[in-house]
Amino acid sequence: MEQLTVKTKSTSYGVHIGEKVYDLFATEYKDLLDNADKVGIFADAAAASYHLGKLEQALKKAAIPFEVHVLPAGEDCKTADNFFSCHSFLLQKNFTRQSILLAFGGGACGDLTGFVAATYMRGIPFLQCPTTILAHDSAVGGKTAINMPEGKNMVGSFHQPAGVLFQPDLFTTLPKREVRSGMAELIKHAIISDADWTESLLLNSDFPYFSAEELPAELLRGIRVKADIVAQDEFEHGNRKFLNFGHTLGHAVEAYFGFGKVSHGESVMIGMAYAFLMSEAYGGITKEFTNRFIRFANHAGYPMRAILDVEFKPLLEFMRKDKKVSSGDLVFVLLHSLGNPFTEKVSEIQCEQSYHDFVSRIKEEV
Ligand SMILES: NC(=O)c1ccc[n+]([C@@H]2O[C@H](COP(=O)([O-])OP(=O)(O)OC[C@H]3O[C@@H](n4cnc5c(N)ncnc54)[C@H](O)[C@@H]3O)[C@@H](O)[C@H]2O)c1
Ligand SMILES: O=C(O)C(=O)C[C@@H](O)[C@H](O)[C@H](O)COP(=O)(O)O
Ligand SMILES: [Zn+2]
Repeated sequence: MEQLTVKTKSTSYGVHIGEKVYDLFATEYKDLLDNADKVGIFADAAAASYHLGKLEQALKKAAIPFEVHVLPAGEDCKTADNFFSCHSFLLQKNFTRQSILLAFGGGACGDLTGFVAATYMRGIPFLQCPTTILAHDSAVGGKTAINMPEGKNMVGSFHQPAGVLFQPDLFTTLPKREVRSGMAELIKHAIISDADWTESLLLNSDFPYFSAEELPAELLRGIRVKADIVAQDEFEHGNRKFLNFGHTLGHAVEAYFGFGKVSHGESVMIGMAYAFLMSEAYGGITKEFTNRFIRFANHAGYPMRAILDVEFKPLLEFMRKDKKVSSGDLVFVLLHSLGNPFTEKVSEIQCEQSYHDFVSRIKEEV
């Protein structure tokens, strides 16, 4: 089993990846769970249909009673209606301030469960038991949220989990599209931290390009990048913004198409390509690199052409609500070079010009 500890000013917790990770319910997490008066599993419907039995079996083996609440699969669970349904479930089942939640699903389920945990009776603990590759990012760092029609993750909180238990054999049932989507955040972690690692990831656009044996160490590498940043800047006053590379346009694309239509990872890949193009003017990225990245993404199956018929205006409306906006200015994460990110205010006129260049570039390259 691979593991690391995430340390912030107020808390610290373990991230564990490996086949026997749920055995930790009977050891490292036994006291936490025994001290809770109730344990509630919030499970993504698809993840539950394939794998919930494994989690249930492990909890039973550790003699920990629990109740299960199945959530709509994927992004559909991150709605205000569902958020309040979850609270109603907890109230009707008599959960208290001494209760604990377990999120069993991808990033959507983890974000929703974390936000319910952050707000139920003003806050109860929760564990992340992620079931997607992308969740190597979402399960760590304590950002929780639901979406609003006006934008992505618009209502949420920072609420760190009490632990993250990753069992990679759950990935075997992920559709190829979700493998690809998850790899986008790994590529992001490489881009903001390490040029050689990025280049090695861009060598092969055939997914999945890690074997089941290799993947845990690679995900842990991504988690380490995130954990180091979160340790310095838990509440995103400074360099935590680097973890948002590709997300300014990415979140706008997700909201524009309707949450869940173009997935988070796919949208972030489009947003990262746009940020590379902007970095040609503001940072040190070359046109050749951006073009290579666009071709790589397209060849890997990310829907780079999805934005070809999308006007800039509606995307701008969403980007104006981005959480990095500062005194009315859009703020982008850009790159001096691979591994060297910085933040930059970019005028709306410049964003629009770059967007038109971006659309032309995609037309030329793919
Ligand atoms: N909090 C954060 O720091 C953070 C970071 C990155 C992403 N996110 C959020 O995470 C979400 C994206 O996460 P995601 O990519 O995991 O998507 P997801 O949670 O929507 O899951 C993707 C799809 O896979 C299905 N699924 C889950 N596990 C499965 C399994 N083992 N086998 C088969 N199918 C399975 C789901 O039902 C869903 O249809 C977005 O809402 C994004 O905003 C949050
Ligand atoms: O942990 C972070 O910080 C991130 O920005 C990670 C992102 O991958 C993630 O998608 C996050 O939910 C985006 O946050 P938001 O603040 O832009 O909603
Ligand atoms: Zn993300």
